[in-house]
Amino acid sequence: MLTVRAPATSANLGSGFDVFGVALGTPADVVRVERAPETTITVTGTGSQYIPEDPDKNTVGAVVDALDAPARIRIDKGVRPSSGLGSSAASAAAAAVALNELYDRGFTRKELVPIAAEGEAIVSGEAHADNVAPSILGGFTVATADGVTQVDASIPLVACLPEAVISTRDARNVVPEYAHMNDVVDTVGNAATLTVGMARNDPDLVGRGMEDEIVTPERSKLIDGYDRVRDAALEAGATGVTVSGAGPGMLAACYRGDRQAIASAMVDAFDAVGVEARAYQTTVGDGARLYRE
Ligand SMILES: Nc1ncnc2c1ncn2[C@@H]1O[C@H](COP(=O)(O)OP(=O)(O)O)[C@@H](O)[C@H]1O
Ligand SMILES: N[C@@H](CCOP(=O)(O)O)C(=O)O
Repeated sequence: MLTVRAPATSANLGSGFDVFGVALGTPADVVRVERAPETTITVTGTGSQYIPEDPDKNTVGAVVDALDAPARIRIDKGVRPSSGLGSSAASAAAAAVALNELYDRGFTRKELVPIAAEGEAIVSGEAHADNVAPSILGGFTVATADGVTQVDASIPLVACLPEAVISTRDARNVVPEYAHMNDVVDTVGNAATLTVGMARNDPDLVGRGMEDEIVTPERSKLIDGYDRVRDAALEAGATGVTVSGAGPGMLAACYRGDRQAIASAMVDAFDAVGVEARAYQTTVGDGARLYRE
């Protein structure tokens, strides 16, 4: 039996829609695989009651098909589904790493990214790789049609998750089809600033680079209390705040010593609009980790 722990991730980071992603130190999914003549999937853990065990509907099933690797698969969810924290991707990433090893398929970690992304197509309609890339590789990732570029980074983060659900598929429907050139120019500038910030481990540059005038303004309307929570996080010292993935999670970049205050401020601000929330005080972290039992 093989076990893989694959981390939650936060995609987009504002200015990098469908391109940027970071691995979070916590939470994570744990997936156990054993060879079997036919694939079976069982799901336990947070939000497991909302996750299909049918291999045709679970992100992990698409990975089994892509690797031609039937298995008895047990998924222990640490990442709540429909969170904006890459829940569907964490299971797919873990399964890709585990099944590649179980069947000795010989793919490199980078080659596993498009394979795991097949799972995302099942749930969101598109095989976007911006969550599976950091979940497999760790650090900060830039996923484009040409492949993935990865840098290790250790930016402190707060990921705040309200008791609300937004499906990635629905949130993709509010993404504008066109953008004004001046918004595109600003966003390209912010994306470049953020990338330099990750390479230099500079929370100020990362936070500044999280600004985006194209996708986030539309997505944020789907999150009750978004402006209030964002303002509270900035007031408490966050260097930047944006929607995590498709939401409803929100992500703040910051200095290590400010995490506790930012986490409390975000949870309190959600509470003030009648929404229960929890916050993960974390850091850009490692990718999927394999254990043999
Ligand atoms: N292994 C899985 N883990 C989590 N969600 C899954 C999985 N397989 C299928 N799903 C479905 O994917 C949807 C959640 O994915 P998505 O909307 O992308 O949110 P998230 O941001 O949490 O990944 C839910 O409808 C869930 O039932
Ligand atoms: N780029 C995708 C990322 C979705 O992330 P998730 O964590 O909400 O699944 C998008 O923004 O649609």
